[in-house]
Amino acid sequence: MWSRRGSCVPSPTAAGDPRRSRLAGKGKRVIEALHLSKRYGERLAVDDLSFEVLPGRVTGFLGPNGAGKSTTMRMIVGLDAPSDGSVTVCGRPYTQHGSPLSTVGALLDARAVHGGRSAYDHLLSLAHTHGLRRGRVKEVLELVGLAEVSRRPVRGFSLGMSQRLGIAVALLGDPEVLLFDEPVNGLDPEGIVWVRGLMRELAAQGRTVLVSSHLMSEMEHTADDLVVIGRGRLISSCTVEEFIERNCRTEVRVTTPEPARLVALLEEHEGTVRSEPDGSLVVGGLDAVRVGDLAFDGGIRVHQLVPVQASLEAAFMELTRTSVEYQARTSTGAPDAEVRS
Ligand SMILES: Nc1ncnc2c1ncn2[C@@H]1O[C@H](COP(=O)(O)OP(=O)(O)OP(=O)(O)O)[C@@H](O)[C@H]1O
Repeated sequence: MWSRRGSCVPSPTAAGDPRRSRLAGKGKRVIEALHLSKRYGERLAVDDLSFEVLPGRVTGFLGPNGAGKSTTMRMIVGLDAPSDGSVTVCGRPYTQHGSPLSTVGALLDARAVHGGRSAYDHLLSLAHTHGLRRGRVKEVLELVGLAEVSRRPVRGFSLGMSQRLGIAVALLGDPEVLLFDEPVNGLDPEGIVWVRGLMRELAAQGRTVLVSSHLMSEMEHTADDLVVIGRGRLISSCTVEEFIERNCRTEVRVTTPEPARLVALLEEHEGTVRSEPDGSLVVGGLDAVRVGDLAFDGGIRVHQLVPVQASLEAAFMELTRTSVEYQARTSTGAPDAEVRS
């Protein structure tokens, strides 16, 4: 178990219940952005962004490519200065913390390591300059699964190995607050599962975990809270449950040997219906009981009637559709949001 030093965050037990922690969150927020903006010349990369990140939780920081996630994270750790507004960690700007590496650990750019150095030497030099004990280097190398290759030059590392080294750097100072910018980039499926588990474990220890991604599917099973941005602006800030409640429509999948009659009947009663390639109908605007009752009253046989929830990914894409900066075109010429894997 890692040590818990002088802390600005409540104990893991106090942070346990999601609703309580959100309600009790006032005054306990660890990262707080207030009207944060960043301008690069003509380009407003972050635009009047306000949000908070709570302890003992994984907060997914989501947005399409170019939404301003990395810029925001750089401002949190003082690598970029806000053009306007402010962002604090435990009530102070990051740069005003005495031992920043022990307060906030960040994986921002996994490739930002001198290629000729070994992972061990890289971590050891960071440990020296930040007054951390030597034994911690071995601990984090083992934790991220790089112990066996730790003496090899980093230039031979794959992207996935570099990501693991970046995570080791973030964990080195045993910080209470962790920022991970797209941590699963380049990781194989086993690595992705490992990162998800690590995030959950760090949050369960009471730490504050902010992790960015442009894919909702990445966050669906990892995050407790979501901060969604598009074109630098806040789109949504809520728990995952609230996001589902607000944005994921429930539809009804129905199969019938008389689809034309059922479509006409449902549309008559304000339902929206689309036909799926497998012959089933997906009905919006009416719940399963109403669809069943209407079919029964109309004398239409129904073979299957299942409520289905639109996926989180679909809701996220719908919500950020107008904020997607880079659009690819499908072969039919229809614009299609670019999804980078
Ligand atoms: N140093 C810079 N100079 C000029 N423009 C920049 C700079 N850094 C970022 N930008 C611009 O700011 C916008 C936000 O970029 P940022 O990298 O923060 O987005 P992101 O959400 O992290 O995107 P991605 O998911 O693609 O990494 C983009 O339009 C980007 O081109």
